[in-house]
Amino acid sequence: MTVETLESHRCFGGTVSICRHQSAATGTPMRFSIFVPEGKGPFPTVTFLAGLTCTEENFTVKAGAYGKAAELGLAIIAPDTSPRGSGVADDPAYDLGQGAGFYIDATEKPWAPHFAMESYIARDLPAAVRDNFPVDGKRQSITGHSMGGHGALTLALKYPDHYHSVSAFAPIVSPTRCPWGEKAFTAYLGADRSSWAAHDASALMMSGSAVGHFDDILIDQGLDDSFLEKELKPELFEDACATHRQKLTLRRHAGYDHSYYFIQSFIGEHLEFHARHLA
Ligand SMILES: N[C@@H](CCC(=O)N[C@@H](CSC=O)C(=O)NCC(=O)O)C(=O)O
Repeated sequence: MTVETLESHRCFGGTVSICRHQSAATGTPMRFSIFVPEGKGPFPTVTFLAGLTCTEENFTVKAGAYGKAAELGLAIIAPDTSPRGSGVADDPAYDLGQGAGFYIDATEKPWAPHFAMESYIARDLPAAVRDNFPVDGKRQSITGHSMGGHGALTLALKYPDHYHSVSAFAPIVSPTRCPWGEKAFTAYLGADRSSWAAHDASALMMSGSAVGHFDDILIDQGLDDSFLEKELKPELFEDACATHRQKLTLRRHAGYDHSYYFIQSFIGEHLEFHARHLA
């Protein structure tokens, strides 16, 4: 699979590249960033899924992750959050359409032709990275923030064999029970809620998906996060994990908000968590 490198920067002895490639899943060009440490590899990978309004750039420039990734010998992949372009459906709201792909495959018009972010992240992106960078495709972990935290948790529970470990920062843990998720799922999957639970981390966990596969799941949540009560509701995932005795390390941090300052503060510990599982 051909990948075009648009930018390349030396960073902590390794390289950060901004790349573009054609995705069969979305039928569009897609962009991602990748940090590759110094050395020959093959390196294990951690994929970071970003939240609403983000591109591949937010994590790359704001998370401060690459010093720790270099130290741990991890490659970090940060994809865009949706397909984009003039021929791609969109909505003026920040929480639907381009920049808000929700990491699912849409079944409804006008979204279905291009909004296939689940297939993109699970299939096309790892293949493109494997074919073009010195990574070990058998050693992958996944994390994400907010909408991307929902993406990380649901992809890990749907495709446990793809990932050694999963973590999240302030994730939407039950999109079927919050305004952001209900709006997106109504648009992408239709008003019939019967198909929604398959894309809800708490419902997946409650149904026993992947129970026993991950020895621990790490979630960090700020207590000054303005989206905490209405959109994020970590207690729903906590209850589902407790039901199946799935170990969950859910850390609630006084004073932290929803921003990348929060992510910056804990990304090092998430990378250490993933490095232990990828060793
Ligand atoms: N109204 C805000 C909401 C957008 C926002 O807060 N986006 C977060 C993710 S929220 C859940 O997925 C984000 O990561 N923003 C980018 C950043 O660099 O901080 C708005 O429109 O800004």
